[in-house]
Amino acid sequence: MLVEMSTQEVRWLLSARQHISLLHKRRTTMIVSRVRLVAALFSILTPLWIIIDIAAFPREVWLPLVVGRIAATIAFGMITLLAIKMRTMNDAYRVLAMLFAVPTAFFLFSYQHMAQFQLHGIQQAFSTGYAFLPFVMLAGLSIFPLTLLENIIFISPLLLMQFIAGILRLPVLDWPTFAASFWLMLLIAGVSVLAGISQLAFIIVLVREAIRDHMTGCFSRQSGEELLELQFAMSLRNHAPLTVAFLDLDHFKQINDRFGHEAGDAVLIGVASAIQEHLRQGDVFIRWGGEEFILVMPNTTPAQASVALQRVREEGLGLRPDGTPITASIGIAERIEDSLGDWRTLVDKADVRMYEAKQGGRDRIVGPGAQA
Ligand SMILES: Nc1nc2c(ncn2[C@@H]2O[C@H](COP(=O)(O)OP(=O)(O)OP(=O)(O)O)[C@@H](O)[C@H]2O)c(=O)[nH]1
Repeated sequence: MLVEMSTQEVRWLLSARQHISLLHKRRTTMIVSRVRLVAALFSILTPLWIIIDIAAFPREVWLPLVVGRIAATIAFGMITLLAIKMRTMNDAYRVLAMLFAVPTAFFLFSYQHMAQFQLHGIQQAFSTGYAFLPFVMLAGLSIFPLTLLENIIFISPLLLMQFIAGILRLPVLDWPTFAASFWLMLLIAGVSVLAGISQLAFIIVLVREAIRDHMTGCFSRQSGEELLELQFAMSLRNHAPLTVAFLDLDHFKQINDRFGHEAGDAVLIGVASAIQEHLRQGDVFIRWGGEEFILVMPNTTPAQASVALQRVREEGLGLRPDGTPITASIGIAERIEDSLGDWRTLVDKADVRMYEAKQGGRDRIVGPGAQA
């Protein structure tokens, strides 16, 4: 899968800093739902372990353990409920950190507690088994689609905890045993990180499929709507203009009817590449549906957008199969000049003007001010 990824996508595997909003959304949903599942499962399993504690240990050993397990059960239950409302990536980090904090706290507490007793036979076996909790937690990390950096951030405290616990135990434990268990922990961490990253790679490929329109290579309607929302919010925050152009090809149906659907598809691909050639970096070109396209131009006034689109029209959108030029009717709207409060009304305004362009005779631009 790595071989099929672009350099940017490989960078997404390393750190979440440049992740696009659609990827954030997908990961948030996946992480939060898995946190809920694990927390719910542990809120059932943790109290069941109380039976084993009571059966295996004398009262002075099991009583504090049981109190700790009840506290952990309540914490897992709260995480399960809390995760229902989590929507953003920061929320996802928070619940994930909580999910790991609960067993970590329980481990530190039970480890200190058990160290006070000289246990033998089956009791010692259980006590040694409890020391494997950090290993289980590390393995559990593999079900979350995290980047390399996020994995390191989550794994480091666990490795550090194991390292310190090992150093403290050195007087009673020989160093080869300590080194071997630490080595095992590093191996589990490595496998977990690989598993988590390959899940992330899978999500990235799915997101890529959803982002692009297969035929034209433009942004798809779904990702386009998210980008519009983002650009609108940024334009609002920066008090910067945001222009949207709605393009509809003229008499496109005739191409399909006279020359077939494949010829129509070829025209759409040609138009998309002709327009994309002239775009500025930062402009977003979306296939809105059928033969309708939307061009989102941040930090651009309608006058500047008209000049750019006029240039595109002069260069040409390509030819119909009969050799006549392809033309488009274009409506332009701008957030500030048209006093529009959200991206949907901005698109609607551009759409209305595109219809005015159609009614005015097609092959023209209608903007907030003049016609071209
Ligand atoms: N080949 C092809 N045709 C498509 C695709 N999507 C939509 N269409 C066709 O695009 C045509 C759109 O036609 P209309 O909206 O009626 O308008 P028009 O013929 O372009 O005329 P005006 O917009 O009024 O200038 C329909 O015939 C659709 O079937 C596509 O992916 N490929």
